[in-house]
Amino acid sequence: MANAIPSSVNARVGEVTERIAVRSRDARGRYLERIALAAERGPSRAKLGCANQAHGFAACGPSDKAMLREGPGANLGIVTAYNDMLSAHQPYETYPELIRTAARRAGGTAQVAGGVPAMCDGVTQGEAGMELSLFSRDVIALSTAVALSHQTFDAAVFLGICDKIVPGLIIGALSFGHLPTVFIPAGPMTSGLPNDEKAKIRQLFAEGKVGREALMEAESQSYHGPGTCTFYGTANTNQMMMEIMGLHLPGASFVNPNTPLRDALTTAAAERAMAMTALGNDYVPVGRMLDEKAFVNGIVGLHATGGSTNHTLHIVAMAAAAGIRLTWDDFSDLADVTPLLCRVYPNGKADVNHFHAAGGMGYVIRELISDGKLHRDVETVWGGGLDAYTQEPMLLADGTLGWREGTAASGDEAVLRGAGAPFQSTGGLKLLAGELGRAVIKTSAIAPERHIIEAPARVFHSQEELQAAFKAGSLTGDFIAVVRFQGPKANGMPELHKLMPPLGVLQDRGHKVALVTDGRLSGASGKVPAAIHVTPEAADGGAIALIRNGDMIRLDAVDGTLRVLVEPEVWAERAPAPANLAPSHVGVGRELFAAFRAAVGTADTGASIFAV
Ligand SMILES: O=C(O)[C@H](O)[C@@H](O)[C@H](O)[C@H](O)COP(=O)(O)O
Ligand code: SF4
Repeated sequence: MANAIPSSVNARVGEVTERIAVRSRDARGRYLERIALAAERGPSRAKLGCANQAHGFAACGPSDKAMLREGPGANLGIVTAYNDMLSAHQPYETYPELIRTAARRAGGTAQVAGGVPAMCDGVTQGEAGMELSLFSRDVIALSTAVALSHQTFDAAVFLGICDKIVPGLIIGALSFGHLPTVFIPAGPMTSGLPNDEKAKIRQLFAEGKVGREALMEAESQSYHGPGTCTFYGTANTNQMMMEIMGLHLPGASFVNPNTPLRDALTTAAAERAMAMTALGNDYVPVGRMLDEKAFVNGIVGLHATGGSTNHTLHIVAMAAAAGIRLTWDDFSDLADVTPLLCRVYPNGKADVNHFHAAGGMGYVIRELISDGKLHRDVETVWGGGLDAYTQEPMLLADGTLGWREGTAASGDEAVLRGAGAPFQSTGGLKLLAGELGRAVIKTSAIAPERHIIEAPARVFHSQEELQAAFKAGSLTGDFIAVVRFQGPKANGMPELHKLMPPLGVLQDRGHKVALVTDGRLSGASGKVPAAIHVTPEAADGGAIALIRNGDMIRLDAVDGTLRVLVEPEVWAERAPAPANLAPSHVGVGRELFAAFRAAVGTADTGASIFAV
């Protein structure tokens, strides 16, 4: 950790930060030595042989070729997750040329170092492909390393937004932590059918009250154009994190795509990357920049905005790549002192465009700094500490990019509140513990009267089994659905977001329902109390495999417990239920991921295939 913690920082935030630094000292020390050594070698391009270098610029135009062959200018590596499948990534198709132009104007060059795969969790939700989703994060990290392994770059810019893509890019980038790194967002699609309206139509469809035509119309009005989906799920939580951790330009996250301001921000991001290389005087390697304070700022931002539960996995895995050891206790202890400042779907009716218009990231950062909950003395791509991130970008009269101080007052108290009068005094996520081990629950999306649920277990070994029981009308009364063998080793830890409509229907009919699973949920999941990421998972000897239909379970998000109310001597005699996982290990490419299922770690260590 670069420097001492000022007294203006909240005591708990300071204490958690310090204990992370102590816990991580050896691993972080080894990591910093590694990137310092990599930096010493200077711009790697100069160290490559002639043939190696010639291959790298063979296809360039004459001016880029001359620059790369002789010029002193920096070469920017672009790692892109462009594809047409993700509405959020489709705008990236045109970004490389914008970035090349900016790099040339800055006296250097830019090349697409490589592409990384990007899965749209919306397309695979509820389908077999979702069982590759979490693993795709680590595939993206591996692909990032392949791209940057050409070692002809002095800095890197990353084009990635959605769920597993930003975490995977960060993990890969940190293997090249000696390089300055800037993340370039593309922004949210404009607002369509409100997310809560969409969710209502889904429940009506689940009940057979509307047909597929009405459902398709609602979905198409909701997801209607280029840009990130407008709910506050994992993708938009990624944008929040990139900004609060200083990897975006200030205020860049939620400007809509295909606008002059968005293009100006993309150009400015490339210019910043060119200015931060070791060839100049403002060298900021990403591996040094992402220190304990930066990750604590990311976790505080997660809690303050009611961000995605997936980040209890991703932030742990990202930090490990920088030699920083995070635990779920760090998340839990920071949640206790972080006010919830945002109500954005699924935590409310607003979407991210409303959030941005009400004051957005600049307001959130201003409020959390003034409340002592963020570290200001951090490095950022903008240069200097976090104070600059209370600003927002704008186009000046001459069309150039400028920045102004963001609003000091929320533009909509129903969406965004100050730290002095938050929606709740603690963060949006809570850790649970009990006989099943540990789990995560997003409290910010659940009505207070549903924070404690005690009901008999109904056990399922797949989301399809639960959906079939719902269709057959056999899900009656109060129950806690235990959907197990959905952990990383079992089947890649899919999101079980398709269970929300049927469980939501039963909840709206007045039943007390909840979900307990070793799988995940979407960041867009809300409303139904869900204890997820149960660790250890069923396929790894976890006690969740001992539960039987009818066992009384108590999920208590107030005192942070997940209890199985079975006599201890009966519980001790239980044998784990068997499960046939073979159908999940073949088809849609899953047969290629056996090594991932064998190597993947536990949810509370980031569910990563990389050694922690
Ligand atoms: O973690 C997340 O935020 C989700 O994976 C998100 O990326 C996914 O796209 C939604 O699940 C789609 O939402 P619907 O399935 O409700 O359209
Ligand atoms: S937010 Fe989800 S559904 Fe939307 S583009 Fe990204 S991955 Fe796909």
